[in-house]
This record gives sequence, structure tokens and C-alpha cells, in this order.
Amino acid sequence: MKALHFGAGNIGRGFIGEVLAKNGFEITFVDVNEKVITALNEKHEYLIQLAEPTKKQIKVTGVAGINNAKEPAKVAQAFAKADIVTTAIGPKILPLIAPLIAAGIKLRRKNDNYQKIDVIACENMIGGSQFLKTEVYKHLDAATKAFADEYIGFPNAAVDRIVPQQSHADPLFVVVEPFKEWVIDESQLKDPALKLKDVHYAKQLEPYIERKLFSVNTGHATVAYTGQVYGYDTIGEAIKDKRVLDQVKAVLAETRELLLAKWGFERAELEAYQQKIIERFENPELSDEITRVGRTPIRKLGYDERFIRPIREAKLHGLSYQALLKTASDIYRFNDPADPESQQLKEMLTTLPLIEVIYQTTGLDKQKDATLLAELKAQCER
Ligand SMILES: NC(=O)c1ccc[n+]([C@@H]2O[C@H](COP(=O)([O-])OP(=O)(O)OC[C@H]3O[C@@H](n4cnc5c(N)ncnc54)[C@H](O)[C@@H]3O)[C@@H](O)[C@H]2O)c1
Ligand SMILES: O=P(O)(O)OC[C@@H](O)[C@@H](O)[C@H](O)[C@H](O)CO
Repeated sequence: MKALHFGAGNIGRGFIGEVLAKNGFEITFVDVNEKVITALNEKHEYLIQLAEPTKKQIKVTGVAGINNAKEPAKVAQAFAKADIVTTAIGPKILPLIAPLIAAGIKLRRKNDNYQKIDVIACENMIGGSQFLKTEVYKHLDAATKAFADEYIGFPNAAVDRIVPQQSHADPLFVVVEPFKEWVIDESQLKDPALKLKDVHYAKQLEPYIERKLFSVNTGHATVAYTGQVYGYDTIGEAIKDKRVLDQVKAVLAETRELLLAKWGFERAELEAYQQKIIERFENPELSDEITRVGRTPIRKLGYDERFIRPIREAKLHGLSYQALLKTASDIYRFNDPADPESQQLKEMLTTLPLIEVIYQTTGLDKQKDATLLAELKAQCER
């Protein structure tokens, strides 16, 4: 069985690779990082280490790599033979790999390959695989779209495991937290016979992805942005500060009420889930940079992202969103000289009126969301 995975980065190697290998797949990673691709093709295996006192190691075998910048045709060939396709590459990169997937679908059709497969985007975004499908379809003619409608699935998914930035002599070695959760929307599968061990298949993904994104990611980002305001560099240091911890708890209390109102989770279960998340952020065995968690701040300010969506929806439900608003305003203060979006945001703030920057970054509607825009502006000014 063959898997093709786009993105041999932290979560790609540190989570998706582990699960696919455990399920007996040979994995071909696609990436532009030549060092990683060369190492994959030389060693055909790598180690994952759990960030816990035992430092347990897991060996992932049967791996290889393709540098898509150098050998794009090889990607289509691998896609044509794959039994499953996954991505963990970043939401903004999905449109860039869409032509490669489109070429792979064309080749499957040309080869009369009628085996149904699923392409699963494992990104931190709502509707990631369906977004990828839209991008891929931009590169297909009508006949190939009809073929893809029949044989290629794009089930949405949610993945959860904290995998920090890695800096080891071995470019493949990856340290990860022990916790892991991967949920796939069962209703969107083209190949329902292929069920991965260690993956949960949900009839409805939205409650899972919203619980994850608005608890883990909203909480994580809150530690990062609040932590940077107080001068910290890592998540572990920041969360030790009571002011940061209190802000995370306040933010999670707001998203919790929204999740309860929307999806009817058990209150005690959701409280335990969010408490566990705080303990995951506090893991002393894991060193995670604030710059990684706060990365791409403009993306994180997006209309359907981890702050503006719960703020909009809490307002609609008549729930409190003041703590969320506070952290959202701190995003505008985030600074990482190495992050192009952070620098773009700084530039926008020096050249445009604040309300225009908020409007452009959040996608809030000038008429419909006028009150929210004004509230966020007032919070930024405070
Ligand atoms: N790290 C985590 O804790 C974590 C957990 C859950 C989900 N995610 C999600 O997974 C995705 C990847 O995150 P990550 O932390 O692994 O990032 P990462 O930067 O470690 O990995 C991304 C990989 O994509 C590669 N890449 C970038 N542009 C490319 C292109 N045009 N073609 C081919 N490869 C390209 C990079 O070289 C890199 O190896 C994101 O959507 C993230 O939100 C991350
Ligand atoms: O990957 P991002 O930039 O969307 O978010 C940064 C972190 O919050 C994220 O990578 C978490 O570590 C991960 O989502 C945990 O499952």
C-alpha cells in the first residue's frame, strides 16, 4: 500500500508519517526542503521521540522523498499509484500544490485507474480538504472533473499534536508531544473500506474541528500573543506567568460557552478537554517557540479563523467575547522579523488607518459587522 504525503515538516513527519507507517503504508513525502528529501532517500527511515520523561522513540520505516520544485512529474507519477494522499503543508501552500494533484488525477484517468482514493488535508483550518478540492478543480477540464467526482474524495480532517520547530543534527529526527488525535469526516470518504488504525472517523466533522481549533489553537495563540506582550520567547515560559494563564482561561471559557451552545458537548467533558490542553501547553519536556505558534498573524486574524469566527458567533449567540477580543487586539502587536506576514502587518499599521487594517485583515463586513469592527478598534487602541 502506498501513501503520498505533501509536507515533510513537523507534523508531516511527527504525526502523519507515524500513523501511515503503523498502518503498513510505504510513504513518499513531497517537499521543497532538499536536505530533508535527500535524507529520506538516503536513510528510508527516521525517529520520532516523545516529549515525556521516558523519551520513548518510535521508528518510522519505508519512507522516501520527492522534491516537487525539482521533479514535479515524479509527484504526478506517485499520485497515480497512491492508495491514500495526505497533506500537512500549511493552508497558504495548498493552492501551490493543487496543480501537482491535478496532474496526478489526469494521469490516473489516462492510466484507466478506477481505484477510488481520498486526499486528506491535515491543516489547521475548517474545510481544508474541500478547499484543496476547489483549488485542484481550477486545473481540471470538465471530463477530468467528472472523473474526479467519481473516484477522488476530499474528506475534511482535524489533526492535533503539538510538534515544535526542530533543530537537530539529524534533519529527520522529530520530538513530539505524546498526545495525538486525527479525525476524518467519514461521510466524505470515497474509499470507506480504507480505515486507518489510530484515526477516528466521524459522521460529522464540524464539532471536532471547531472544538480543536477554538480550544487548542485559540488557546495556544493566546499564550503566544499574550506571552510576547509580556516579553517571553517560549510557550512554556509564558504560561507560567499568571497573567498569561488567566487570559488563556478567560479565552477558553468564552469558546467553551460557544461550543456548548453550538454542539451540545457535555460541559464536564469539555472542561476536562480544555484543562488537558492547558497541561499540554505546560509540558516541561517540550520547548515551543512563541514565534512558531504566533506565525502568520494575518492568516490567524482571518474571518473563519481561531479568533474572529468565535467572536462573530459568540456575538450572534449573545455570549461574552471580551477576552477573545483582547487577544485578537494583541495579534496586531505581534512581531517576528523572520515572519513576512508579521512584517506586512507592521507595514500596514504604519501606512493605513487602524480601522482599515482591521477591516482588511479580518474580512469583517464594513456594514454588517460595523459594531465588531469598532469594538476591535477600541480594544486595539486600549
Ligand atoms: N506543528 C504542529 O504542531 C501542527 C499540529 C497540527 C496541525 N498542524 C498543521 O500542519 C500544517 C504544517 O505545519 P507544520 O508545523 O508541520 O509546518 P512545517 O513548516 O514544519 O512543515 C511544512 C512543510 O511544508 C514544506 N513546504 C512549504 N512550501 C512548500 C511547497 N510549495 N511545496 C512543497 N513543500 C512545501 C516545508 O518545506 C515544510 O517542510 C499546517 O497547516 C499546521 O497548521 C501543525
Ligand atoms: O499551525 P498553526 O500556525 O495554525 O498554529 C500554531 C500552533 O497552534 C499549532 O501548530 C499547534 O501546535 C497544533 O495545531 C497542535 O495540534
